[in-house]
Amino acid sequence: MNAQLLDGKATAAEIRRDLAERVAKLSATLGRPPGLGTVLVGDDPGSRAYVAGKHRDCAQVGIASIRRDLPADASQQQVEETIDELNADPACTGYIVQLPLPRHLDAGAVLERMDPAKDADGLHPVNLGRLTLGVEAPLPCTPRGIVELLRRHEVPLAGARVCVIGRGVTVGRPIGLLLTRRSENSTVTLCHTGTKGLAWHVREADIVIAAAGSPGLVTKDMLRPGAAVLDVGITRTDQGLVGDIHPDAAEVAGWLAPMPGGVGPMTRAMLLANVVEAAERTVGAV
Ligand SMILES: Nc1nc(=O)c2c([nH]1)NC[C@@H]1CN(c3ccc(C(=O)N[C@@H](CCC(=O)O)C(=O)O)cc3)C=[N+]21
Repeated sequence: MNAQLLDGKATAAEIRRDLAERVAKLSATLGRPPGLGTVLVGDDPGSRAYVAGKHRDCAQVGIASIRRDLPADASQQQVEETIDELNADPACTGYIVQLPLPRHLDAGAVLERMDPAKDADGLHPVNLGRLTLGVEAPLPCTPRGIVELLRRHEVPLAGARVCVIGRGVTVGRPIGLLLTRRSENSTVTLCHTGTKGLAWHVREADIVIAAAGSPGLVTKDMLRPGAAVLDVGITRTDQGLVGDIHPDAAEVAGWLAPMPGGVGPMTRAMLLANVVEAAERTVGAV
């Protein structure tokens, strides 16, 4: 079997082109472009690179960038003041707090202080609650990107058995909430480090979403032939970035979202989509 590529890079580029048109209209209506803010605390090279990438994406679609970089030893109060500023700034349509925050900070308190209407990540407790209740809210970017990637490649979702590996707040926990909506109608199993018989769960699945951060965790012998396999793991090693899916998996998978070039670019595109939608809500266009 030669897996069909779930090409996140190309799909994200397509989405950015559509968004650029909506941004142009919004900019005319609003008298200024929508703005994405980022709050980065500290100088982790990975986090810096992600934030830089988000601002490049913004420039490409015509969204204004608002950057707030704070030192690694910033106090809780300093970070919360930055949040208050962005909440009050009319040029900032939506923003994100780059995670993880340094350990001395209370990330939960920072997220709760955000204006839920400006939560571009969909990770504010109010918005995660709305997602659980099925009320409209900005959706978490990576889960939204995964659903969009599967839909645009016509991977069957209705009745599909999905195995998610990893219970993180940004991917593993919320993805099940999206895929089990009536509009998707999948059946989701959430596996984690306490799961007994992981290989059995993976083998049952039509769709495998690996978001554990465990390099090469999913090997070809674990997979149902023809399954859609999405690599959401990123581990930085001396040999570069390594995903959760072993490269051999491409031999048995029916579809493959590789890392890099799969879900990562979709995550970034969905962040832009959340900002555009937040701006459209402010002018009553949605
Ligand atoms: N508040 C917050 N929101 C996030 O969305 C968030 C976060 N914090 N903290 C860190 C994770 C990680 N994340 C990625 C997004 C895109 C790529 C991406 O585009 N990856 C490229 C490769 C990038 C590279 O070379 O490093 C790809 O897969 O092709 C990766 C990782 C968002 N995160």
